[in-house]
Amino acid sequence: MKKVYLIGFMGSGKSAIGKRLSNLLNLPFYDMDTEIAKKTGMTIPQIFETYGEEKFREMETDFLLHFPDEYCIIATGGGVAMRAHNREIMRATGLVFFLNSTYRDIWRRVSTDKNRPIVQRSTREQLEALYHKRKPLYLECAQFKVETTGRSLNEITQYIAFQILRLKGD
Ligand SMILES: Nc1ncnc2c1ncn2[C@@H]1O[C@H](COP(=O)(O)OP(=O)(O)O)[C@@H](O)[C@H]1O
Ligand SMILES: O=C(O)C1=C[C@@H](OP(=O)(O)O)[C@@H](O)[C@H](O)C1
Ligand SMILES: [Mg+2]
Repeated sequence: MKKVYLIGFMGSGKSAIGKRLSNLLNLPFYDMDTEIAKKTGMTIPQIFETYGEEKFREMETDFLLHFPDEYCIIATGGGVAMRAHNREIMRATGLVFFLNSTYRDIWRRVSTDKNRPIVQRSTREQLEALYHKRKPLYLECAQFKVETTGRSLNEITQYIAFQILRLKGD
């Protein structure tokens, strides 16, 4: 059984869609940020502040490496697909869906959020530069590019569910 990974920039809907997909397909759901927060007993901003970003990135790889072989939905954090090793693990163990959103939508959704340390430390322009830097790596990693602009969470969820069911058993 393969896992389903949702990748994409912060605010592209990975967590919200992952939860909906899990309900629709009756599959377990894991949000990497939530799992890492649970394991450490700290929030994501606290982890960044206490241990630094590099240590957080190690925790992400550790999660991917040691996660049981289970058919489930995994919402990654926006930085997970930046490491070649992480991309290899995801491609080898599952189906990878890239949620593509415009930067305009992203900024509207995340700019006031206090729980994303990278947003907190960035200007609008800096975050946009990161968005453009990351996009080719999401594209490189994913088997599916999902356009999210102008689509509701439910529409996107149904589209991904359709693709998963179509490929089940491959
Ligand atoms: N296509 C969409 N339509 C409406 N709201 C969305 C859409 N995608 C994401 N959102 C909203 O944007 C916010 C950020 O989404 P989230 O799932 O936390 O993103 P991610 O996990 O990719 O960072 C949430 O409030 C979510 O409901
Ligand atoms: O893009 C990133 O580097 C990050 C994205 C966040 O997850 P979301 O993509 O769910 O916001 C979270 O992992 C952390 O704040 C770092
Ligand atoms: Mg998320």
